[in-house]
Amino acid sequence: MSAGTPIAHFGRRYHFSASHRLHCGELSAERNREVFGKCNNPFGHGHNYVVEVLLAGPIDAATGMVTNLADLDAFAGQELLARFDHQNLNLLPEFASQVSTTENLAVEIWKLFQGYRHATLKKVRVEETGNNSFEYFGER
Ligand SMILES: Nc1nc2c(c(=O)[nH]1)N=C([C@H](O)[C@H](O)COP(=O)(O)OP(=O)(O)OP(=O)(O)O)CN2
Ligand SMILES: [Zn+2]
Repeated sequence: MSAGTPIAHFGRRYHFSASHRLHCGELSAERNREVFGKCNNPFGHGHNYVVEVLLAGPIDAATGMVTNLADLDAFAGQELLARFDHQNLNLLPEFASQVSTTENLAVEIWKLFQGYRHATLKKVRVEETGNNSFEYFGER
């Protein structure tokens, strides 16, 4: 067993509200209705999304922290909330050529948090409703 610096995992939760419509431009209107049902409503609908990020890193001997949560919050405010809060997801570049499912949203959020340099991203979990949640671990 190594006596090196301990690695800790920590989670942080963020909230944003956004609207969307599940629709695939490559499918017919009829097929879109079949696949996406009520979520293909042309007027869209909204969710209060809950995002949980799990990160890991060595605990700094001086601060006792993997990373200062204030720094992570500042990053999340600029990169996540400013981008998605109170937006129509379908109108954002991220969803110009992919359906705005929560699976795809989780992958897009993964890409954003990979830019946080003070800890290693391990998981992104997105809750769309009280019944639906999706997790992404960066797997391809
Ligand atoms: N694989 C996926 N399926 C669905 C997704 C998704 O992102 N990935 N998203 C939706 C919808 O966006 C939808 O709004 C959720 O609808 P629904 O499951 O009917 O909602 P709930 O029953 O969980 O919650 P209520 O708020 O009670 O409607 C659908 N499918
Ligand atoms: Zn929805």
